[in-house]
Amino acid sequence: MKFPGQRNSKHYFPVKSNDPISLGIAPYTVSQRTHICGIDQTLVDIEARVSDELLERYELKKGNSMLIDDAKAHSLYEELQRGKLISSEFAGGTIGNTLHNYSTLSDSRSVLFGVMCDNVQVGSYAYRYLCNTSSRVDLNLLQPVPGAMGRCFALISDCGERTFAISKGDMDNLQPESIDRGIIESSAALVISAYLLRADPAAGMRDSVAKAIDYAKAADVPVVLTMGTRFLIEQDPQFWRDFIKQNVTILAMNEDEGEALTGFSDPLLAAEQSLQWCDMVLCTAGPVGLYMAGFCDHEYLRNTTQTLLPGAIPEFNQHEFSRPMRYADCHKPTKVYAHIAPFMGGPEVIRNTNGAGDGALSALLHDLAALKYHKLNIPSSSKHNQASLCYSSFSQICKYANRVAFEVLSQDSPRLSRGLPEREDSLEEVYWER
Ligand SMILES: Nc1ncnc2c1ncn2[C@@H]1O[C@H](COP(=O)(O)OP(=O)(O)OP(=O)(O)O)[C@@H](O)[C@H]1O
Ligand SMILES: Nc1nc2c(ncn2[C@@H]2O[C@H](CO)[C@@H](O)[C@H]2O)c(=O)[nH]1
Repeated sequence: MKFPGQRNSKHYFPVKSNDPISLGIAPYTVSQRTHICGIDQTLVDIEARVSDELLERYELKKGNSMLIDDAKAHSLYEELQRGKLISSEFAGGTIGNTLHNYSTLSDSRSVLFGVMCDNVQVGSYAYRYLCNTSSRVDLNLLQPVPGAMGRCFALISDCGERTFAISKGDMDNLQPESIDRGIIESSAALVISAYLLRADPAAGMRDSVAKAIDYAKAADVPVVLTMGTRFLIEQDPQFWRDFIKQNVTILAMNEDEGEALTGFSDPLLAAEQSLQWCDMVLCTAGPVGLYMAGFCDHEYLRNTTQTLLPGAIPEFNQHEFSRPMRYADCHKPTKVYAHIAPFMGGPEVIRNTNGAGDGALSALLHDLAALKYHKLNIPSSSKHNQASLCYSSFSQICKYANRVAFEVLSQDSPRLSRGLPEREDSLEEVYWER
């Protein structure tokens, strides 16, 4: 596994605990690995630039992700093709993207649960999905289905806003038997999205998600939920609050989803409120950057050396150098917050922001998995005296997540085609010295 954040290997394995002489043992070799796993509706994104008039004609609400029937999907596809409006057809799906980006960044394995056409023709959507997914994403557990792949029309408006129209095919037909207990139990995290729960209860997806969550909870594996779209949350915020409280360790959302969930439009307050239901929150806020909130035991709090920031919670970043912990692992839980403005002010040109939030989440997952990797290989390290959720501090994870979101925006694709530049040995330097 590559080092997350401040990617400089000499800091990775604390030299003290890895020194064969001081430990009195033979040179140490890294042998244990870990992975993260996720469940998704396997979807191919059909990206096109469209007018507001087209969205209205197809009764699509701007910014939303809506299910459309086969007839509508057919005429929409025809119209986009006729107008030569399609710019790309590429593997998508919010968790598929997140796992792909995690594997690209960390150079490590992730496992995807979902469906795949049992008869894959060269050039078909299923074929594209497989070709456009990192070889580090393990697709061996995908459940074969006889029907079509899901398609996601990703319609980009002139203002950069994206609207999704989903033609679901067989994407929700994942059966609980396809969820492998051992893979979940041994993983560093289980990642799911709110989209999965809008599947028809008869289709199998909801039961599969419930089963995977049960396995994860029983094995103390963090469950990570990403919200998808505010329209989904607005329909029944109380359902989502209860769902998060019962099942979720880490919540990822943007400020609109945060408002739908909590009623607070300020992302810091939305994140703070969400801490009554989960252990840690990543809240992205477009051009405002991103916020993180979570807990740390009073004993392990570390003060920032950066400027204290004003906000709805004054000087909220005071302890941002602390490492995140689960609420239940703290004797004296203290809320910790961090914020970061967009990396380098954001790329010069942003064609659309599709997938930037998922990119930020994959960086957080990399940091989380790095802790498990480190613990498996150097359990005696002083790092593990503290029962933390992540390898790095809130502040450091913010930097890394923000850097990755920038990369998604500048590569103009929700799936990174390459990781971060190798020469960025130290994130610290790349941040401030350009
Ligand atoms: N206009 C912008 N200028 C600069 N940076 C931006 C801009 N929009 C997004 N970003 C960067 O991308 C991150 C995530 O953006 P955003 O909040 O738009 O995600 P999102 O709405 O969850 O996206 P998606 O759901 O498509 O993954 C931000 O925290 C910021 O770092
Ligand atoms: N799994 C899933 N992904 C979606 C849905 N709607 C949009 N997305 C994905 O969200 C990604 C951007 O975050 C795009 O690549 C889309 O494929 C949905 O209903 N389900």
